[in-house]
Amino acid sequence: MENVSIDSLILKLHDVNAVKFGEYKLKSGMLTPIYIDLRVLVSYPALMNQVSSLIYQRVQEEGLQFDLVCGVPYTALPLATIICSRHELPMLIRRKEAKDYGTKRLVEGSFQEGDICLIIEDTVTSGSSILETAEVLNKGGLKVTDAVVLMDREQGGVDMLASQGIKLHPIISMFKLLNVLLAAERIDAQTAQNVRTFIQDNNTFSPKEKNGNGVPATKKPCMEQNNRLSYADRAKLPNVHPLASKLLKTMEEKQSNLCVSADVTSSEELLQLADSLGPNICMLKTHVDILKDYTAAFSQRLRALAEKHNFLIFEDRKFADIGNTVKHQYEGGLYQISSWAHIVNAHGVPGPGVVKGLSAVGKPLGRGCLLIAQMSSRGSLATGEYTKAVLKMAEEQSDFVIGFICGSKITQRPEFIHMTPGVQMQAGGDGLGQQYSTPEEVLYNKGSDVIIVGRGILEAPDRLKAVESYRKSGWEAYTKRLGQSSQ
Ligand SMILES: O=c1ccn([C@@H]2O[C@H](COP(=O)(O)O)[C@@H](O)[C@H]2O)c(=O)[nH]1
Repeated sequence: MENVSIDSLILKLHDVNAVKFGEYKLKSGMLTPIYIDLRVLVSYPALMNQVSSLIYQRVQEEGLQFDLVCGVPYTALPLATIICSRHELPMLIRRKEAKDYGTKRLVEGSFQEGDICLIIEDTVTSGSSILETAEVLNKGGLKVTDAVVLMDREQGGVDMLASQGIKLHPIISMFKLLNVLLAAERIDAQTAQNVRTFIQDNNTFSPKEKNGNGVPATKKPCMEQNNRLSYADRAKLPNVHPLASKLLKTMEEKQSNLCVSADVTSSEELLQLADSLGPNICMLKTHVDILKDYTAAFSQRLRALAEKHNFLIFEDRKFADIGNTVKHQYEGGLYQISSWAHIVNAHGVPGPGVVKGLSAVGKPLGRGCLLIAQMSSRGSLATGEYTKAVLKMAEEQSDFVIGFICGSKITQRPEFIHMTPGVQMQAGGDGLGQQYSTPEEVLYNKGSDVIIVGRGILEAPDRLKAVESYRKSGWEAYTKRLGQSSQ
């Protein structure tokens, strides 16, 4: 199979006019400044072969299990045919209209009731075409769990299909496409920005306003998208990491989206904090290297308290080295972090190897990792393209990365958890660069999921009162976002 780079494919797609800029109408009637027209591919056999190879490569990388393949008519039909013919996979054809003679079948081909059918699609906007095909296949007795698409316009298709139990595996995202075309000077910065703004403002998925097909009827501003999916519903999504699912369930059960940052320097004080604040929190964050008296017994006692009060332990170690080094730092040394912390975090600076190294240790133990996509400190360099690259890194290793440290929601994918530090009841700063936002700002306006509070609680005259007040405030902001009252 030829080795196809996504960047070079994007440029070839642009060469053959499969990517057009201007004003075009989508299937939904929406006007768009970018149009992806992969129907032209049939006229370029080499390109057809490259796209088919990429799709099959993705199927293999994801280890997808299926009995048959079906391409969404019409553009993906020849792609599915090439893949199935090359790899001798059984294929089905979905008819758009039943014949009025003969078998009158809507699905052509041989299959057994309960067979799993993988769907292949060329471009996704809302995901409605994949869903329509899945519904026809379902009616015929087939199951659909996964779909692979060449081009995701990132307008809510992933979330909509996830809400219907179908995991979508996109190969090229709209943001990737724009970045490659911009870097190659095929488009200017203004055009790229216009398209980004359009995509951000025109997410088509709103779980509460689905029509009969489970397809959203109206456009919603970006911030209101799957923010209206409850923690409990997200915990049940098919593609959510087990640890993220446990956290989301705990948050719902304890009505708490509060993580306390236990930045104290004595083990005994930290354990007392964990015991007294434990009932009110979903997570306790530690900086184990600031403890002056760390012992292995401390971490065992902390684990016992986490069990007792049902919270997760997040060691804010911020790994930032090559894979091999972080493996040792995570597993060994004085702290043996992987043996007691459910969650750790890492910077994206070293590239994907940092996650690979951590994952080699943490994944077999069922641990999870947060990537630092943004920081709360003034002048942070983790912004813009860097944040996007971190998101991509997370998407590529979502079997270990469960979410982000960030100031606001950076992806509409509901399986990822957004956690925000720099939270106090009053906006402001600490004189050393830390910047504070309120729970309402972070959870309601910025769409994050978990507030991380340190000194707002630790320096309060009554820590117990303060923790309850942050818990309540965080929960109210979340329920407001869901459109419910917390009463
Ligand atoms: O961007 C970041 C990343 C991590 N932190 C950590 O969170 C707490 C915040 O403590 P406060 O007392 O609430 O300011 C602290 O442990 C930081 O290391 C962050 O603040 N910003």
